[in-house]
Amino acid sequence: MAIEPPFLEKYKAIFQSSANEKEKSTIVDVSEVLELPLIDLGHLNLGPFERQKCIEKMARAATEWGFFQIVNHGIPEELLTRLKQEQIKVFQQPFDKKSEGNFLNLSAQSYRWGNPLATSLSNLSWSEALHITLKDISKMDEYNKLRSTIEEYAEKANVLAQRLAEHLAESLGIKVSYFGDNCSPSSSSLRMNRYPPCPYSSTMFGIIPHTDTDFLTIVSQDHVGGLQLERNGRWVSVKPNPKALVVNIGDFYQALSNGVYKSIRHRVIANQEIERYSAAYFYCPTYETVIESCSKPSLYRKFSFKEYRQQIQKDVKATGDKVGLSRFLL
Ligand SMILES: O=C(O)CCC(=O)C(=O)O
Ligand SMILES: [Fe+2]
Repeated sequence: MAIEPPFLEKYKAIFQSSANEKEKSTIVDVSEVLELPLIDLGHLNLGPFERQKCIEKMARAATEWGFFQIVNHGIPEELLTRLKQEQIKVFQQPFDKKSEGNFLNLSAQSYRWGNPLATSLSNLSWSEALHITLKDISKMDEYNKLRSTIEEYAEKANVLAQRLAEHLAESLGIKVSYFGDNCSPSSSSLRMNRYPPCPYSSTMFGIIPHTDTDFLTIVSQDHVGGLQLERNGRWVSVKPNPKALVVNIGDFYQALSNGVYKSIRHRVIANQEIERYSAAYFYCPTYETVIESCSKPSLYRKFSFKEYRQQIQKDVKATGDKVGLSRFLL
C-alpha cells in the first residue's frame, strides 16, 4: 500500500493552472549556504568566565540571527537515532492508515500533509507531519515504542529548552523562575516532519515560510538540508549539521524580550530526489500564560497563548497563513 500522500491528485488544480508556471519560478533557489553560529554548551561548565562568554554568544546569535546550533547539549545521540528510526517507521505506514482520523489514538489533526487551504504553489507545503501536543501522549498505546521514545525525548528536550530559555533570559532581567513557572513538559509539542522527494519541481516548498509559535524550538535534522532562513532581507540556506541541534527563537520570546531576540521567518525547500526528516520540539507555555514584554515601552500588547492561538486560527482560515506577532504591535 502506498505511503505517499496524494499531493498531485489533491492539488491538481494548483499544479495545472498555467498561471502557476510563472509562480513556479518565484520560489527561487538560494545559492548562499551559511553555517549557523555554533554554541558548545560544554563551555557552560568550564568556569565563570567561559560560562559568561558562552551565554553572551548565545544571546548575540538570538539577537542577530534568531537561530544557532548547539553541541554537547545533553541529549544522547543514541536517543536521537532511536527517535529518527521510530519516525521513519511511523511515516512508512500506508497513507490510508496515517490519515484515518484516530491514527495512533491521537487527535484527528495530529497527522497533517500538504496544506488543506492552499490556493497556490506559494502556500503549499510538500511534506507530511505528525504534530503531537505532549499532553496527548498518554492517549497513545502504552506499549508503543514510538510513545516511549517520544516520552524519553520530550523529557530531555524540555530540560534543555528550559536551560536555553533561562540562559537567554539572564541579560534581559527576566525572573529565573519564569519558564519553570509557565512551561511544563505537557505544554510543549513535538512535530515530526517528513519531506518526501518532490518530483514535480526542484523549487517547491517543503514547509512554507513561517515563524514558530513558541518561546524557542529545538530541531534535529538529518544530512539532507533544505532549511532556509531570512537574513538581512534575503533567504539563505542553512548548512545541515546532523551532529548539532538547531535552535530558533519563536514569537513568544520575541514578544517577551521586547524585540531583542528575533523570531525569524524560515522555510524548507523540498528535494527532488531524497526524502528528509526533521523533528521540531516547540517549547511552549500553558494556554493561560500571559506573555508580556520584559521592558518598557512595550512593542507588543500583552496576550495569552490561548488568545494568540485563536488569532492564528482565524487568520489561517481567512488567508491560508498566520499573521503572527504583528497583530499584537502597539
Ligand atoms: O524541518 C526543518 O528543518 C524545520 C521545521 C520547521 O520549521 C517546523 O516544523 O516548524
Ligand atoms: Fe518552524
